[in-house]
Amino acid sequence: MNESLVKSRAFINGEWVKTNKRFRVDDPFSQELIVEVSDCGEEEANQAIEAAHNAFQTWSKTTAQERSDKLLAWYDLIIENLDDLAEILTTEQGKPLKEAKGEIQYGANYIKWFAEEALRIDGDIIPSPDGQKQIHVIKQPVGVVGIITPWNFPQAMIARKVAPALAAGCTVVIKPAAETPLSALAMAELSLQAGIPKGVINLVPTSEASVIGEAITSSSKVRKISFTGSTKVGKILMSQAAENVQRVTMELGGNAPFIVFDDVDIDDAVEGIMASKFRNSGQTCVCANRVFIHETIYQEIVEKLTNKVESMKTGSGLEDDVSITPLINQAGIDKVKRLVQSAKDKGAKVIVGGNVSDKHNQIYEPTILTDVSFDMDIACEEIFGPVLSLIPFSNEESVVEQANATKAGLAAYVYTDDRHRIKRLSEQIESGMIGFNEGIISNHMAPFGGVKESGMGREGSKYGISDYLDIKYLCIK
Ligand SMILES: NC(=O)C1=CN([C@@H]2O[C@H](COP(=O)(O)OP(=O)(O)OC[C@H]3O[C@@H](n4cnc5c(N)ncnc54)[C@H](OP(=O)(O)O)[C@@H]3O)[C@@H](O)[C@H]2O)C=CC1
Ligand SMILES: O=C(O)CCCC(=O)O
Repeated sequence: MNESLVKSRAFINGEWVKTNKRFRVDDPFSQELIVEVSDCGEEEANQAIEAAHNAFQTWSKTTAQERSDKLLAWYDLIIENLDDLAEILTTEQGKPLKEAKGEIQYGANYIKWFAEEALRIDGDIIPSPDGQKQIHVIKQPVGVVGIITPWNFPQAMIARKVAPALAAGCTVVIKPAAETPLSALAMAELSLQAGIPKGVINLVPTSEASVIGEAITSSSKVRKISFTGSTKVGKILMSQAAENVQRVTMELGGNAPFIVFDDVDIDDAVEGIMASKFRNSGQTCVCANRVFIHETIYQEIVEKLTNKVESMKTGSGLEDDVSITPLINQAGIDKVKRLVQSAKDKGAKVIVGGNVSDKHNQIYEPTILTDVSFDMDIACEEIFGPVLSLIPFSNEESVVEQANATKAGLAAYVYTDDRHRIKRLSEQIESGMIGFNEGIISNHMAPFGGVKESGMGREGSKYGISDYLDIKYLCIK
């Protein structure tokens, strides 16, 4: 690991700041200490907000070209250091190194994309009703943005929020997840090297998330909150943000249905299920959570999935050819154990796996459950682990109803060869994103986000910058 990128202090106003308290960051595979990191409290959060507020006065007045150039310099440095960043990510988060490299490139793509979008923050001129005035529309950065991110994509979730914020002319205060602050701190170091001015990016690691959350939401200097994480915490932050009427972007939990109709290429559908379910050992908000398979092809798909799942290798993310690695922490393991046990108690059958690995107490074996039904918690909650829940269905109408019978509405997947059905379901399924005949849908050029309790706002794509901009109407006579 490149030690010069392993930072352990808070990053405030372009300085590495030591705090009195520190907290442990452990490797989820070795379960050993990687490093102790500065533990920020209210005081550091307020310093970071002040620094971001001061930096906003100048950063918001830079030209779009200047902001674009700085973001591109940051992108170049991330790509130059991709292997080292990936190793840091795997060490603190656990995912296979190949996936970590994919995440660093994925996150970097958002930075390059928004460096380009910075140049396209266009206004409008609208005809007036009486022809006597000009209606002009300009766009301005919203101000200081508070960013709170989860541990499952410790680099990409930060990049996806910071890049549009900076491109728009905003400055940021980031609170990374306690389990994974190192990827975030390494990104901050590279932003310094890229010449992004002091105070534009501030980073406050903490073991007391709610203290930082309250400092950010109670400050009238912070004009927007962008959060990715659980729906439970999203609701808390939304209610806190109401106090100062801060804008919110919320990327919250999912419960993705994955529907396979009987007119598909079965091997293609099996590949799609595997890719969607087992990315990051099942710890993504867009993972297939409930797999609905048409009853006529159910048995064949169960057999093909069984062959694939049985051959998956478990171990350290740093080993070659490993696909299932430790879950983030003991709470993650406990949640998967509870969901599988209660499904079994209600009649689900374990076809493969179903236990914590006997080689490692934080790895859950890749698992297939059949005979899953809707009264089971596993069909209602985000599993966040490598467990496939399979449910047979008989007709389109009932499966759409079942797919929509959840408060979540983030991602959905449909495998079918029928173009009329694709048209119908694209309107009927209640989710922000649908993969038709595709199990991996995330990329920087597409609008990522949910409906219902999965949140609001869109990240990435040409839409992703608008959450960071205010529209101002000028009536000119
Ligand atoms: N939609 C998604 O992308 C994600 C969904 N989840 C879902 O949530 C479940 C639990 O995961 P968990 O890590 O606990 O997710 P959380 O929502 O608790 O964590 C996400 C982020 O929010 C922070 N946070 C937690 N509480 C507060 C608060 N009161 N104020 C401000 N920030 C706060 C966390 O900090 P800290 O790390 O210090 O606790 C972390 O940075 C998972 O099993 C999964 O179902 C989890 C992660 C991502
Ligand atoms: O799981 C999440 O927290 C969202 C990121 C996943 C992705 O971008 O595909």
